[in-house]
Amino acid sequence: MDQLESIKEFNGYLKRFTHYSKTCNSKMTFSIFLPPKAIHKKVPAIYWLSGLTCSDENARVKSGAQRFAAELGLAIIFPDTSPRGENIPDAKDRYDLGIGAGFYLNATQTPWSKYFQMYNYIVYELPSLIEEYFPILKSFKSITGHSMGGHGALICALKNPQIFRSASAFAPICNPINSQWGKNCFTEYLGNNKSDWYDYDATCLVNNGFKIDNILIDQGLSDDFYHEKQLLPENFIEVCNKMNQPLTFRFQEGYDHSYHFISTFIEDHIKFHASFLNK
Ligand SMILES: N[C@@H](CCC(=O)N[C@@H](CSC=O)C(=O)NCC(=O)O)C(=O)O
Repeated sequence: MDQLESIKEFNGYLKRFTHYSKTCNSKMTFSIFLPPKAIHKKVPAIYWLSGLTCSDENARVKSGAQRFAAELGLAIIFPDTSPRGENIPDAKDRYDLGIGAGFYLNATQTPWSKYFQMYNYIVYELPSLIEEYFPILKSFKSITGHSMGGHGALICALKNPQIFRSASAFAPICNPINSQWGKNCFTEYLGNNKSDWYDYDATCLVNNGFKIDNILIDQGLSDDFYHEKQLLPENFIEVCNKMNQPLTFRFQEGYDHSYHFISTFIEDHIKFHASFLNK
């Protein structure tokens, strides 16, 4: 692992690394915030999954999460949203496919499948690396994210309730198999067999009996992607009600899809996860 940066903030450290990922067959970059408490003892961790076009840098610069993580003694891991580099397949004319748009799934179709194994990377390879090299408690992790990353947080947690104590999301893509973003990308990454798509769709997973104890979601009501039906939160709410999946869902009047919305409510999300991680 190579360290690229170490920056002091809120009495803790924000660090950035690259490492070779066996899962994604390429170099990957991530950032990690270590709170001041981590100088003396191991701490729980929150994984933050970012949205389309993002890298590990967007949330660490714009979300404001580190101040609250420092206060509550939590680490935050900011992975990249896909492999990237000259040899990585991409769709240069599209922002919603390829580099920056890994959708947190394991691709099965060429040319993507050799590199785009983001589900296995986020759930298995990255946590195991983090827990080997940093003062992080093994069985105390939660997951959150934004938009495509909100979709990632929900599916990773629903499929692994024994790994993640809680999940939260900002404006997640709740039902990708019925949104244009999801349909385009799932066809490319997973092929035409729709039954292979259900495994990476939070609404389908809940409908099929997958469950976690604790979910918090915020959705702005002035979010263009919500109005364009890319996010489809109503489908998720309906299926959670039907299947008795506990869910705190908050529509927020006037907020858009941006990090202005995220930074307004990030304190609630960090405190939500702390209530399960600091038990
Ligand atoms: N047309 C835009 C689309 C990109 C965009 O809005 N990305 C969002 C996430 S959307 C769902 O995953 C984002 O987080 N952008 C980065 C940021 O820092 O705001 C475009 O390409 O500009």
